[in-house]
Amino acid sequence: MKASLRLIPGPSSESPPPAALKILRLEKSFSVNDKVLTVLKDISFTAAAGEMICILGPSGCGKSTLLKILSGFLPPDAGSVILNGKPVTKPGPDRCVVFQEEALFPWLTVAENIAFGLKGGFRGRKRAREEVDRFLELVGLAPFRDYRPSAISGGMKQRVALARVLILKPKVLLMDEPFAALDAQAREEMQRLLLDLWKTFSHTILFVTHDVSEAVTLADRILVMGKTPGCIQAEIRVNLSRPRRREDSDFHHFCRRLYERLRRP
Ligand SMILES: Nc1ncnc2c1ncn2[C@@H]1O[C@H](COP(=O)(O)OP(=O)(O)OP(=O)(O)O)[C@@H](O)[C@H]1O
Repeated sequence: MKASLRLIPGPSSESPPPAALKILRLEKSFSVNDKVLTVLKDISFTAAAGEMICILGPSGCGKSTLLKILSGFLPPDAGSVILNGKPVTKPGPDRCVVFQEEALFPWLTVAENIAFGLKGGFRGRKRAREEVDRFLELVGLAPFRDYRPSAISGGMKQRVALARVLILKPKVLLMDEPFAALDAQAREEMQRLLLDLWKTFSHTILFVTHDVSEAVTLADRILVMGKTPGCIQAEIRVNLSRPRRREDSDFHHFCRRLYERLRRP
């Protein structure tokens, strides 16, 4: 059976309004074998509420480190992260991370994986079941609710990972190359699904990718990072209407601009 995308119902009344992020002069170094490695230097940018930002850069430029700081799992050495006017100092339910490795619990079913974060804090089992059903429907996995992760494809696992964080109603989604391990077709399907969900929920999204065409497909704005130490070298607004088509010349124009920017030292 193949997972199919469904018409996406509107947000529930509980969906929080999206949040604006302000990142000010972040710095981060690590000590490795008595040497100090400066990974991020003077990173500043803003994300408007509901904006989709892609962060593009070479391997090792500090993209994942940046997302860890934004999620509150890693403290910066200097600088600050401000979410809707308040400093971020620790992880919180207003920011959720989706990783490349979907890290589902193998002993739980698809539905139980999606429900996992709700346990304890949710008002009653019936309500939780309804919410899980709704999110299963949203990501096109309703027929697979009782399957275990070992019995579904990589793309379907990433749908579960997405539903599992969306059900927590975050304001900001931090996505660390979430589709990088998927084949081209599954990847495009996931990009379409993400855009549909974003249209519905209007999260503020920071999406890390190596892939130039993925960035042009998704982003309102692309931040191009340079390496050693990681810094923002360019900011490109993608003013193409959606849905974007890879075969359009405007799409190619943006890809070319990005390749040129990435090739520059
Ligand atoms: N906890 C750590 N201790 C020491 N060095 C670290 C630590 N975390 C990351 N680094 C180093 O920081 C640099 C940036 O790593 P990071 O994973 O943020 O880069 P990236 O741009 O996400 O790379 P990739 O695209 O390959 O995933 C690398 O040189 C990495 O080895």
